[in-house]
Amino acid sequence: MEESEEKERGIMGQKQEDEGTCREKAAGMNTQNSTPDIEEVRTEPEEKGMEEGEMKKEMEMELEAEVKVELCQSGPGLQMSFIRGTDLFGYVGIEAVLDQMRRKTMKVGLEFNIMVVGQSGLGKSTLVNTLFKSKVSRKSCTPNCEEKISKTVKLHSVSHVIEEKGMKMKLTVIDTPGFGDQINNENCWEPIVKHINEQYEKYLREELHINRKRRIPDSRVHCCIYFLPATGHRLRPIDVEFMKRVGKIVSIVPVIAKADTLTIEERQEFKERIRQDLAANGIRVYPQKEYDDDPEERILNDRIRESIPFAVVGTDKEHQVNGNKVLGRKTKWGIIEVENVAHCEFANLRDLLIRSHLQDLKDVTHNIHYETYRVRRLNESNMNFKREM
Ligand SMILES: Nc1nc2c(ncn2[C@@H]2O[C@H](COP(=O)(O)OP(=O)(O)OP(=O)(O)O)[C@@H](O)[C@H]2O)c(=O)[nH]1
Repeated sequence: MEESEEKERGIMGQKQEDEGTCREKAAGMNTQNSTPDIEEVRTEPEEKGMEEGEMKKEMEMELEAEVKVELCQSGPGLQMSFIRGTDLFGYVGIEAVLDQMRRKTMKVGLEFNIMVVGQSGLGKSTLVNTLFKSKVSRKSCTPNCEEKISKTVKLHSVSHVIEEKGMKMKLTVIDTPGFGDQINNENCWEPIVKHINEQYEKYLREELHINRKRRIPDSRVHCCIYFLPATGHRLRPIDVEFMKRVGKIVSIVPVIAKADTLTIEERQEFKERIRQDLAANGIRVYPQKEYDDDPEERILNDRIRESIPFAVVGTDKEHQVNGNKVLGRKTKWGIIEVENVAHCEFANLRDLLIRSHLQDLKDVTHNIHYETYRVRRLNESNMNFKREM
């Protein structure tokens, strides 16, 4: 067997064992007393004295047909076995469930709620418009909105339905005008924390109803883009405080705003300093290491973690470059192409938020952040109930 193949099988075997353990845990089994029996059935070659090449081929075929049966027994009458796709006698059609899921998702559509936080003028509205290639920001929807700086942080949500190739997405952009704009910015994260928790509370109340809706409307914040000014220095106290507090309840993706104002060296050094500050302050940003599902995901996410925070440029203008229309910022010295990875890291951000990790952001929101909130709230209610008795 090739070494890489062996490794792959090793990982699969480990995954199967893990899955077995998870299943046991889910079924409330005692894992100490019911260690799964792993039975490997290999067929010995019948014919002796074969040509070496034939033997090798035969052995390869046998290894393909290797049947791994994992038996998990606990209590009377429960027996489970795991049979791999290569061991089936013919096509069953299990993988067609992917098409079913695709059709269903297309019919129902998906909801995605994204929050933008950062001082006024850092390019929040421009960036969300660039991300979704449409006018989805607060400013675009309320063109006559007050331009003067608000004295408090006010949250403002706008929703749109975006459709692409038959797939509908209800996108909600939550803007936070006023954040970080005062001389004294003490506790300016509080209205944001309150809003995030209120959405969890709304969802929890819907879940606890006796007659539940078939689909609970989801207003929970799936991702928060945090805009860092391109100063080239380090994280400021307000950045540390915000990300420390809010990173515990929502997935934060920090970005360096208006990165076209930094040279390549300045950008690299700034990114490095920010990564050091994030680590030194124990700030958890998305994607978090502890939520990587498997080694493959870890490799992919490590690459993302190494280049966070993305240095981005936003625009809502198109220009002609070599006969093609490109999104860019025209300067005296040339056009900064927003989607060109040689110019900035906007494409990396777009890929993370939309093309590769959108569903994961929703899963982390539901399975980690909302779950933590739910457990805490139900424990509190339980304790209050006991005290009243
Ligand atoms: N150089 C540069 N300018 C940008 C970039 N993105 C936006 N701008 C400009 O910065 C100004 C403010 O951009 P907005 O998107 O309105 O900023 P904002 O953060 O939404 O502002 P508020 O709504 O006041 O909080 C506009 O003139 C934009 O054209 C960028 O990446 N680079």
